[in-house]
Amino acid sequence: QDSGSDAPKAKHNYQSDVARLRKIVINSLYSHKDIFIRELISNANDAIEKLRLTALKDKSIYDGANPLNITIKMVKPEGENPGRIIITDTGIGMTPEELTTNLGTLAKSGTSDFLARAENQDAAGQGNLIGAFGLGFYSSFLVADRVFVASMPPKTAANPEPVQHVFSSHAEESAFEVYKDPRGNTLDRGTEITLVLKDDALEYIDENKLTDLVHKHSGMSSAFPIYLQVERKKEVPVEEEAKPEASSDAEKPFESKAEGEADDEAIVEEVKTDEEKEKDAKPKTKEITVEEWKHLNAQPPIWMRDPKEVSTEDYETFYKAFFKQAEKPLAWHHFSGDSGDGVSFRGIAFLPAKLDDGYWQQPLQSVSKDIKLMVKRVFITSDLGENGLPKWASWVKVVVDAEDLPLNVSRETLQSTRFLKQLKGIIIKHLISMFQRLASDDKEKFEEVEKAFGGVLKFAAVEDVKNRDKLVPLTRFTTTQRNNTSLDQYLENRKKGQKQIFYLSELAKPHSELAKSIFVEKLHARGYEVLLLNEPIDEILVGNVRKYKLVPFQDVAKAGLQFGDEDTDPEEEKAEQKRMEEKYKPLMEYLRKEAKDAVTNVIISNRLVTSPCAIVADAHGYTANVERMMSASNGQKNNIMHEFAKKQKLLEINPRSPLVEGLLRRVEQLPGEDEERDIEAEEELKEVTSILIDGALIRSGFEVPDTNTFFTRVDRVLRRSLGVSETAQADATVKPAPPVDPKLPTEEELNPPPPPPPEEPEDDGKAKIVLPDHLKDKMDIQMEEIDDDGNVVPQHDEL
Ligand SMILES: Nc1ncnc2c1ncn2[C@@H]1O[C@H](COP(=O)(O)OP(=O)(O)OP(=O)(O)O)[C@@H](O)[C@H]1O
Repeated sequence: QDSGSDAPKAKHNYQSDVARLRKIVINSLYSHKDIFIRELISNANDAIEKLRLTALKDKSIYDGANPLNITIKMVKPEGENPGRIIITDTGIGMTPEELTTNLGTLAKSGTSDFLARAENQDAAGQGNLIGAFGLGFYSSFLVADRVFVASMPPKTAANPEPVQHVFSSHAEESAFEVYKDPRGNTLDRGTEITLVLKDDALEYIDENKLTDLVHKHSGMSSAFPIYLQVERKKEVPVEEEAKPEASSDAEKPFESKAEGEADDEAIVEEVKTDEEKEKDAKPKTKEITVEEWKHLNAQPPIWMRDPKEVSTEDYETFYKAFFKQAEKPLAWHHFSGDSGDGVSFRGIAFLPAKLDDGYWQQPLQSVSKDIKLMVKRVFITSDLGENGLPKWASWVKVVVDAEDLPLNVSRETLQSTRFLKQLKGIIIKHLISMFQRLASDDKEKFEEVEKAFGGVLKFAAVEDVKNRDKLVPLTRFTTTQRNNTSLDQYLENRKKGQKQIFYLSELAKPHSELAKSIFVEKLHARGYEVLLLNEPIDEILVGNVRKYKLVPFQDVAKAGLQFGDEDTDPEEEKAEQKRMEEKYKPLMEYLRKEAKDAVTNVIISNRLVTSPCAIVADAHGYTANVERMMSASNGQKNNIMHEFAKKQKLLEINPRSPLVEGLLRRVEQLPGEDEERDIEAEEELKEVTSILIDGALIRSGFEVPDTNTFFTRVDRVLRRSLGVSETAQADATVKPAPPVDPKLPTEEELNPPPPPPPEEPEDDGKAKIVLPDHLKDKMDIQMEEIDDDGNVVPQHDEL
């Protein structure tokens, strides 16, 4: 197929992206040479799959008569002839136009992304990228100087007399050629890729090496048989010498053929001894070399095997090759079952290492790309159409093989089978089983899973109402006492009488800060556990689920907090509570008047320990968190309900706070109606009160209505405490700007030239120490003078 003939050749330049990709392959990916076999087998597998799927619609393309397989031949270098590896498939093949476009241009979406990323990475980084993107056909150039692709498309009505063509390309050249194969139509149908190996790739001409590579990367992922041509020594009776050796393996696609004339046959010398004379009766034998086809993927694919016999490494390598992933999967679940109406299936669900970047930005109806439905090992479709997985599970990578569907089921007819409708439920069921198993048997792994998919599990619990009972127990939370807490663990830690699951929620606030919130101070001090929520999905989850095992969630920033042990308070405590209410009555009345714009009521708090006061939302009001979210959405402005909800707040005061006690004393000192008023003292008290209320708003996460007024008041209180005049103004005189100048500034005015460098003292040829400018006036270093003989010249003080 080389240029020996006069056949006209079409010369084409590679598309620029291909040229860039080939450059990376040839120059940088040296240490990833092995992948060429995986990539070429994957292409061969795809080509056969394509033939099979096309033949479902057009029987004339393939009638099932000749075998569908992939074969690999090794040719050792000999004299002028270089070493070669030849990979042939009996797939869909390519016309000359397809050879040009498929192999000379990059149609793959994502390739430019690959190139952009690969060009900015070192070889190791590029190596990782290969897993994610695949290099496809171009990986040939990792091992080959020259590549020939001979291809023969099937006979079709449009192309009744196909002609075999060759695509040929040299690693060093930026162009490729496509021409009629000078050898004629040697392929019945399909593609034959001849890799003319580089000298440093001759190691691949090795049965064991190729066998291992195919086993490792492709053996389990191709449904079609992969054969390697190997040489075997055989003893044959001398009279059979002339006959070719027939294959004993029924599955072999080719006849094995005897090789070698008399001179390369090793004849077994028969040494006749007396004892062996008897054996003379036996026919004479000799050793000959025969070529055999070794079936490299005779083992069933990984999903069909007994999970006990599949190693972790097998699962990981299979996952990377089959789903084209760079990273190992985080976990997997190997399952089997029966659909209930006669379709039995086996499959594996894999949890990827992480969610795709942008998962949360994708629309809710994003489709899962990696559900591979096979029938009896043969790939049928990845498109489950309207029966696709819900968004929460769209990232899972699954292979499912249905035993009892007809092989000729096409993607279209499949849509109407019941099995496809059931498949979604089957996958979700096994996915949830995997999470449950990890959560109960492998806590460490589940923590990893939680890190990567914790948000997804919460999202699932909201979205998948049918499975909610199974999904909610899989969610994990940070609490005031620990991390990674399940709701079951929370309930186990519930205190006697506690009838609520306490939570505090503030978007994007770190857990450590939430834990210091005034809303949890008493709960925490008393030993109650509080869930700390800071992701939007957390709040959506508790808002939708509302209860866990009948116990309702309680936002601790809202009114209605009950510890649940109030009944057991000793009598004297209840009496004390009553006394406090009595004692603080005047302050509460005063505050109700003063704080009427901010809150609807003032009450004595049962949630505070050290803080003087807090603002809590009542049952119909917004917590600070919700208020912030609602205010951020424009639609809510001027909405009456929104304004109403914003006002539904209570001021809680802590009677044990010295500040509140102090305030009470001052309120009690206010003159009665018929007594003489001290206006200044009243104003001062109002000011302190208003700072206290605004402070409570801020501590509780709300915004103060008027920051300017708030700080002016704070300033005044500061002045008083520092003994500075409250009315004295700062000197506000400033230098006025120069007169208006409408002329546009010149470039020189805008970018004045840099100042000339400071004049260097004239060079006297002597070595000196140069100090940076900022050190010049701080230190002075003198250098000893050295004479021509290298001796230090003694320095003399000037007389
Ligand atoms: N053995 C083959 N038989 C038929 N067509 C082939 C064969 N090998 C490659 N092709 C064609 O060449 C195209 C480019 O191949 P290449 O390996 O570069 O990319 P790909 O297979 O599309 O992507 P990837 O390898 O990442 O799956 C393929 O899409 C296919 O159309």
